[in-house]
Amino acid sequence: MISISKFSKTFGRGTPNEVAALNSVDIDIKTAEFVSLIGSNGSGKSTLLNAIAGSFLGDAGKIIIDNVDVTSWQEYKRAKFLGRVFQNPYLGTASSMTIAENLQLAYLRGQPKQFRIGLTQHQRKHLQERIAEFGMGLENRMDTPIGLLSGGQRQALTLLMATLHRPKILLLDEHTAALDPASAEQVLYMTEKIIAIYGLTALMVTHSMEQAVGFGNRLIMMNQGKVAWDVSNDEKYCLTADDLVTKFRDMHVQISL
Ligand SMILES: Nc1ncnc2c1ncn2[C@@H]1O[C@H](COP(=O)(O)OP(=O)(O)OP(=O)(O)O)[C@@H](O)[C@H]1O
Repeated sequence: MISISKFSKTFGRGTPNEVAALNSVDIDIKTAEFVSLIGSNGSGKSTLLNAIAGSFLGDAGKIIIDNVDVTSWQEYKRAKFLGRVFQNPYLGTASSMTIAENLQLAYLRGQPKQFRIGLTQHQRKHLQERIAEFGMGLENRMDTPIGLLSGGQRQALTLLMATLHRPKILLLDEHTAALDPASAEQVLYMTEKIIAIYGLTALMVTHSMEQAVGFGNRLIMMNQGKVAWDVSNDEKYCLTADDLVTKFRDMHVQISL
């Protein structure tokens, strides 16, 4: 599904701020794999997601999505493959618009202009049912402006909007980091459910070792712009959060030697 080969990106080349954010990265991700992406600050996790989304073009290497070479594609052209949720719950939804209006925007996105008139009663009911699955009571607040919702409620909506059209790839960049534990748990539960039901290929950046071991069927640890560790399936399911902390420590020792 996603094939990244020898992909490199250096920011600020030739300046005192030069950073090799991605350094000849090779990753192959199969359809419906759910990858937890971990690594210390500045190790290149967000840059990897941005590279897949086409937020910038690389200096070298290739990115192939669903057998299509998208290496030179701009972000808007890749958007049809992708759903994204960021850490900040205030991104991704329009504050002054109601829940129904935000959902309508997401629902009608990509439809031919002549069909972008509004939601039918049937569509509205379908969206209400989808939103009810989050267990936050939002289905009864369809006409409430999003600006009045909590961060957790907004993030639930952002996740729903990002996946309404079943993107091939879901990119989650610390999407529960700003939420309280109960909201984070609910949004994560729904994330896992949506990924499984739709068979999405997903990458989730997290700094929570519990989340990293508890979610996904593959775990990738980045270090200094490279893949430092890559474990899947049974090997991943046997991991504990303590194992990851030990791995982080070992790596840190290796770096400082
Ligand atoms: N647009 C940019 N311009 C300049 N430098 C950048 C840019 N984006 C990322 N970097 C640099 O690239 C490196 C990797 O950043 P990135 O955000 O990918 O790290 P990260 O692993 O996601 O870190 P964190 O866990 O702190 O979010 C960092 O040194 C960062 O400062």
